Amino acid sequence: MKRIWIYDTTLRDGKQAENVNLSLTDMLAIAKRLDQFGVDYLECGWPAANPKDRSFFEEIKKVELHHAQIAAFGSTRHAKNKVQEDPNIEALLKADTPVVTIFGKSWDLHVREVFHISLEENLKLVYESIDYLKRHNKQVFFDAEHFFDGYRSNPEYALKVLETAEKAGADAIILADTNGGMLPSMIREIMSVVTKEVKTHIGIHAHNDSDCAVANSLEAVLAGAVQVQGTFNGVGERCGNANLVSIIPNLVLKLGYDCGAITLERLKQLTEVSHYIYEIANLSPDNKQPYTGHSAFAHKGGVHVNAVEKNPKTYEHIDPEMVGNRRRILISEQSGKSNILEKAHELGLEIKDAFIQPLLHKVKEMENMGYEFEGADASFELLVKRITGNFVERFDIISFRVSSFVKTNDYSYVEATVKLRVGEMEELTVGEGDGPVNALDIALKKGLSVFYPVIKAVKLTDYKVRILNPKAGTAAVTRVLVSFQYNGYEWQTVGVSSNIIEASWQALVDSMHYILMKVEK
Ligand SMILES: CC(=O)SCCNC(=O)CCNC(=O)[C@H](O)C(C)(C)COP(=O)(O)OP(=O)(O)OC[C@H]1O[C@@H](n2cnc3c(N)ncnc32)[C@H](O)[C@@H]1OP(=O)(O)O
Ligand SMILES: CC(=O)C(=O)O
Repeated sequence: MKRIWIYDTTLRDGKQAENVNLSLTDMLAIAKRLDQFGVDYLECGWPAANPKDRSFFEEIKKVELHHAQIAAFGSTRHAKNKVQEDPNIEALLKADTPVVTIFGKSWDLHVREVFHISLEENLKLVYESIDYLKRHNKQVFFDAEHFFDGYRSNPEYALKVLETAEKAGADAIILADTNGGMLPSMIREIMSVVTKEVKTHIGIHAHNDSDCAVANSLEAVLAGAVQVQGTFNGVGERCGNANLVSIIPNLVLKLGYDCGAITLERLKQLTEVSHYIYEIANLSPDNKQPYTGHSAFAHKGGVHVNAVEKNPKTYEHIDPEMVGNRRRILISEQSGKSNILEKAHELGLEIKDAFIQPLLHKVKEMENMGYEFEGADASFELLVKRITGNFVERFDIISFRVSSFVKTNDYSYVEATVKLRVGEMEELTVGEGDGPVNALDIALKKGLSVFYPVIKAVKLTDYKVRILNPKAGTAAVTRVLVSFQYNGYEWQTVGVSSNIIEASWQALVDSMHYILMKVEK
């Protein structure tokens, strides 16, 4: 099995993404997690660029890493500086890392129009910078910035830059598709030339501007590259970097490469690691993300669910557990009876044959009205209980009212009253909230807590509103999805109405029914 080295630049190129801002603590947390996962190299910042990156290199020395080697990133020397006096090169040495990665120009356009120096002079920057770092006992990786564009513009010169880096002693030469515009066929063609000319280890660093970064990285590997650079979840400058979360399982599971410490067993952590990084970076996970996304193994079409039940291979490219993900069955108007049965099975519910058709009919009818059960398992479970006659009413709502909007000089609030019945007892409560739904939530929980103290610990964690027919203006139908939490357990319910308060109320009440049913069980 051929070895491919995984080089992560989430903490350098990833931080160049528009919405990614990581604190020093975040950076350390990500570095530790990626090391545990088994990534070979962690490029962790540009020490000459800012004090946070410099501090990182100080702090990471105190951490006992299991596997990863830390790389400091920077550029070749500036044309106006001698290499031994260049502040960027000096900062790279001060970072005191085993690996230093420097990028240099390999596109004549950049040399002429950005550096305003001769092509020969640029070769000197490349040679002297690598040579100097090598003489300081660094493992040096040379990123040939814009290599593929450079090759298409002036192949002789682009190859000359690589030859110079090789002569200077670079330990690996990384070909960068910096503008991210290449297509796999272009990478294949250019790689076939480079591999004949360059004997040093070759790496690939692809950006995603033509949405081909993963494919381009794989092409490069198939053509002979042994190092793949990328980021977790594909974060990076502009449209991002090659997504290691896709590249790693493609290399290991599809192409049979050896990614060192990322064994088949470790690969089972992939979904968790991907989500961990989203969380630390304060980004919403991409549900559609291949391999690790919430929807990556979610089956919605009835035909799919029916077949997956017979053999998961029919609609799954791998077993989701290989990357720590799981199969999900969605309930919607696209469902057949297989969806209903599978979903019920997943939720641990038993449905007698006689109830399947009425349940399917009801789901389709409700979805037509605007309900959506895909994101509201708790509402689906309550529906099953109601249709199969297994629902126990733990409370009845007698009435509810959003009564007044109160504005004082200092603040404003909304009052709501809820009258409910538990057994023979009635309770009337008032809630004050920032808005009508907040006031209703408070009043409802206050009333229920009298009979069911657990309700005090139930917290609303998310509230989503979607207008279903915006052309109807203020009379439009609204779908509300709420998420609640109790002791770390989370569930979602849905409500639909042309009155946003009514839709929210349905979802709130169902959520309370749901948790009381679960707690009792
Ligand atoms: C392809 C990549 O993604 S490379 C990584 C890009 N990442 C970043 O730029 C993030 C961190 N960058 C920074 O903090 C700053 O840009 C710094 C500290 C590096 C430089 O800041 P400044 O000295 O103020 O320069 P500024 O950012 O305006 O311009 C970049 C300079 O680097 C030079 N430069 C660009 N690439 C290279 C290179 N490979 N080797 C040497 N110099 C280079 C440019 O020519 C320019 O210098 P000039 O104005 O004399 O022509
Ligand atoms: C080095 C780098 O980040 C690039 O060329 O895209």
